[in-house]
Amino acid sequence: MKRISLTQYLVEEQRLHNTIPAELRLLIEVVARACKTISHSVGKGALGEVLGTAETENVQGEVQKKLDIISNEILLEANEWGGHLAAMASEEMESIHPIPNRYPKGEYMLLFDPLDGSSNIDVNVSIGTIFSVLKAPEGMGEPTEADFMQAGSKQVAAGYAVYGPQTMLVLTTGHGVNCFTLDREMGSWVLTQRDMQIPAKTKEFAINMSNMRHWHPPVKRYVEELLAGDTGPRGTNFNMRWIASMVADVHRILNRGGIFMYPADLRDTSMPGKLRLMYEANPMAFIVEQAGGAATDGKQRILDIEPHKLHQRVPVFLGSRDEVAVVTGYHQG
Ligand SMILES: O=P(O)(O)OC[C@H]1O[C@](O)(COP(=O)(O)O)[C@@H](O)[C@@H]1O
Ligand SMILES: [Mg+2]
Ligand SMILES: [Mg+2]
Repeated sequence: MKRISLTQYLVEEQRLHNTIPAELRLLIEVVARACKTISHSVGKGALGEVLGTAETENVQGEVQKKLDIISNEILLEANEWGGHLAAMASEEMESIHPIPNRYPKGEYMLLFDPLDGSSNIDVNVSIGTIFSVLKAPEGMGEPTEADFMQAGSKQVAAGYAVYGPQTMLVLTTGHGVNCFTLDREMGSWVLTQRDMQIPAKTKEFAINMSNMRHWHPPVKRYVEELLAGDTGPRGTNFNMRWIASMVADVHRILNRGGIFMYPADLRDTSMPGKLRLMYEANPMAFIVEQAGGAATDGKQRILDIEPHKLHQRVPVFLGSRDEVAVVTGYHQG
């Protein structure tokens, strides 16, 4: 097999589609390098003293794990001096992080969930990093939160790294989705899957069933019909998987199809769902659509949502497009 590195792939893409100018390529390479560093930390586990809880809470009121903080710092540090960014924003930081004046600035803005699936860190189950790249608005002065308030359809790149049995990087720049596997001996990302496609049909769903009693009627109806199997209205049996790391659940869906759901529920109406639009829903929706799948909040396409705050949460239904259409349809009636 001819080995194609991440850099070779990005250069080739620029030649073919003219969508990855050198600045963006360098930015993606820096993010990929940071993910490699995070992967090393994750892999050390107890030996690197990276497991367990820190003494702090993040802006969402969630207790931070040591690896949440370590990963956030790795991404900040790697990207600060590259010269490609105007500002960054992270799930783990209350406000945006403009590039300090001592460094050169660029025209992109980077958003990330530095460590996704935090509840799985200490039990050695797959976790990941999710990132999204936006263009800084034309003529932008000192960056503010308002500059980040762009719909997901404006993303110029999005991706995730999954730290599992293998470390992989899945990337889209708007021309399909490709997957790179980290060659741990060589330290390089090697293209291992081109043009990933999510089958339109599936018999596998992913949802945290323990919340069922709190769901709104459309979600309840949809899942009850799946659970009814071949004796119910769907006339077929469905299987369920829930890893509790969005990255790992989405990675499975990219490989063999499925529908992933994290709905809003009746418990706290001020919190529309758990997942964050800017760091989780938007980048994953971009990737899923680029792989032929669909992503909605039950009512509209996630990529069309106009954000109003950095840490905004949204309901998420994504994956195989026929199933996303069914559950989205149940929300219309
Ligand atoms: O614990 P629950 O309610 O099943 O939630 C699991 C979901 O929460 C998340 O872990 C949220 O991500 P963080 O770990 O980045 O907070 C998703 O990855 C996952 O899908
Ligand atoms: Mg997350
Ligand atoms: Mg996180």
